[in-house]
Amino acid sequence: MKDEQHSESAQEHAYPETTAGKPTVEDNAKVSARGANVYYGEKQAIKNVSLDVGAHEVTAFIGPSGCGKSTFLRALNRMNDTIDICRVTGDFRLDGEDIYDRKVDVVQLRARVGMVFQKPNPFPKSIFENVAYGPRIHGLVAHKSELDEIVHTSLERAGLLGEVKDRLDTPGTGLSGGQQQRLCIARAIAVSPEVILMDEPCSALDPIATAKIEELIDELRENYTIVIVTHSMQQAARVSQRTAFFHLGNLVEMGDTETIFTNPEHKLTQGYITGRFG
Ligand SMILES: Nc1ncnc2c1ncn2[C@@H]1O[C@H](COP(=O)(O)OP(=O)(O)OP(=O)(O)O)[C@@H](O)[C@H]1O
Repeated sequence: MKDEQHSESAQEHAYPETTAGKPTVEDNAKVSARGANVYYGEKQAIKNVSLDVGAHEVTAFIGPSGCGKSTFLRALNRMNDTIDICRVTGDFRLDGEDIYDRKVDVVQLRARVGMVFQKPNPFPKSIFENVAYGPRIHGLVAHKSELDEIVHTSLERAGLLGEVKDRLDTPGTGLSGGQQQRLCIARAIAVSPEVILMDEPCSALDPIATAKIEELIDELRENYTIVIVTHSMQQAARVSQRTAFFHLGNLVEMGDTETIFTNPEHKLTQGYITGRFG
């Protein structure tokens, strides 16, 4: 049912003329949405949104509370499928392939498009097992030595190896909040994702832990495409190359981050970035 609604509406919706700025990219789109709508029951949370996420860029989603940032983010790896009353229509593509095609294996999709949540949520297992779990269930390794290699590389890339290499068999939940979030990033990296979705990844962290994650996001962009939802405009300005401003389910404006923060086109964007509302 969802698939039929999805493809039907992909044809119905043209590109919205109302989005200011430059919501699409020329030639390096990793993820594309066209005419995207998301409903919770009768309520429409995302309204005819079309945008591209450029490869090896950090794209920030900003906007006032309840504007639909997380809803749109979750539509990109079909996390909304897990919410019964949620219905998604429109065209969503990863490297040109239809994310909502009925042939898509959602587990594989979520390995390609990983997610890091607001609150660090390590499994109640050792640090090693937290990172090893994904590669094991996805059958990515044949030998223990390969698994060791993946765990070490992922922890290294997540900037955590130095702090934990002598205690890999201790519980992940025993780490500090910032370390736990880097462990969750290592866990996402371990299954070789192409895109990492981050839903307010620093909101539970202190400024020092936040600075570490922000540095890490910048480093990760070399190997991954990143989309981050953030309440902090300073954070969006620091970490992203492109920014999308949502308001009441609409994509009001999107463009390169510097333009959005210094010279936005739309009055609503100007009002939000200058703190007049939100
Ligand atoms: N599971 C759900 N069931 C029903 N409505 C929902 C659900 N999740 C979100 N909504 C509604 O959809 C709208 C968009 O919510 P969403 O969480 O995507 O916004 P947001 O911009 O990420 O907000 P915040 O910044 O506060 O996290 C809101 O009106 C919210 O109440």
